[in-house]
Amino acid sequence: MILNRIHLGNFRNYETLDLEFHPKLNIFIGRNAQGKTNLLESIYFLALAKSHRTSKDKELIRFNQDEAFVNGNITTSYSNLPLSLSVSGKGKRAKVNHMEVSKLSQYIGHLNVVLFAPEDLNIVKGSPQIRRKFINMECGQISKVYINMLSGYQKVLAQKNNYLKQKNVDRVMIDVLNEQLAYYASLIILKRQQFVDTIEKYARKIHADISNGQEILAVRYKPNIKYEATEVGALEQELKALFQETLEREIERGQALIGPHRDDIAFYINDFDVQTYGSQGQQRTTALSVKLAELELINEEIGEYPILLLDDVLSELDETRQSHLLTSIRNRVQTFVTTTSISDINHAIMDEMQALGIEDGKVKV
Ligand SMILES: Nc1ncnc2c1ncn2[C@@H]1O[C@H](COP(=O)(O)OP(=O)(O)OP(=O)(O)O)[C@@H](O)[C@H]1O
Repeated sequence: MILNRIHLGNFRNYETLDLEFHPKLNIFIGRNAQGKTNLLESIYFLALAKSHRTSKDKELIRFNQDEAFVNGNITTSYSNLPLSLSVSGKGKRAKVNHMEVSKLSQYIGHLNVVLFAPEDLNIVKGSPQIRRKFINMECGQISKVYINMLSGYQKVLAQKNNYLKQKNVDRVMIDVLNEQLAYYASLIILKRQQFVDTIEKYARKIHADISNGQEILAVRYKPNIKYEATEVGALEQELKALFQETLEREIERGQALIGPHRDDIAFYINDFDVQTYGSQGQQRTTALSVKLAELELINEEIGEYPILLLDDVLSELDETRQSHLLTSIRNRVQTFVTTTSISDINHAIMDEMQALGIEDGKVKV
């Protein structure tokens, strides 16, 4: 999938911008606060009709203006498609192939993106909650069943926690809820396990490429419940028994103590735990490899690579890692990278890319 061009109007600090992109690698270079991330954000917005930085669309509109728009043209292996999205005080309007769509769900999905932003380091460094959010987002993108199971699980879990907080706990009710939880949890756990195995397969290869074969990455699912079953029915029965065993402790504590709401993932390089022992560069390479594995998952799913947005990743990688990163992806995936300095860029790839200088919301080719 290629984003051929973009046209912005009153988007963040861009009054107007009309740009053609290189099919392989586009690098946005500029000092701090010039509009590099804003430009990546406009591409992300064009793809997903939301920003990765704010939930308030109003912030995307240039100061003192009423409306912002982003238009783009994409080429996939089977089509050439104009997309257009605008945001104003009245909300968002989206067009696919010049035709307005009534629901954003009809718009999203035409342009697929994977974004790596500095915050993504938290997939490795942050709390288990951040990793659960990551795994839920990723599994949800691949499987609608997963989204339904997760939302069912969360609803029943909230009910169970309410019952557990009451003075006289209704054990019959808790039993009924535990049965439902065991059903949802068994599917969630097996999907997560499958997802982590697939991510590991791809991330391991990517990590080895970026680290020039020096580091072997392992990604491990750390379910909160120890289980043996490998298929849904058997796991459901195992979980029911475990929920029963834990009931007295849960009543004592007034909350649900076991289940996928307490799962985690762990990352290892050459067998040491990256979160505890990894250097900044190793943690960043790990987070990056895991995110880049998403490119392969999406390609598996839709038969086409998404485009890749890399916000400020080069500065924390040494030259070898930078060059392995850029050379390994650019032949498969159209990539957009922000950086503050041209010296960050490997000279071997200079002739197969477009470097764009960004200054105060304007672009110099
Ligand atoms: N709605 C808006 N209207 C006008 N200008 C805006 C708006 N939102 C942000 N800006 C301006 O955009 C600039 C920040 O741009 P951006 O976040 O893209 O920086 P950057 O070039 O990626 O910098 P860094 O290297 O520091 O990450 C700031 O000067 C900010 O004032």
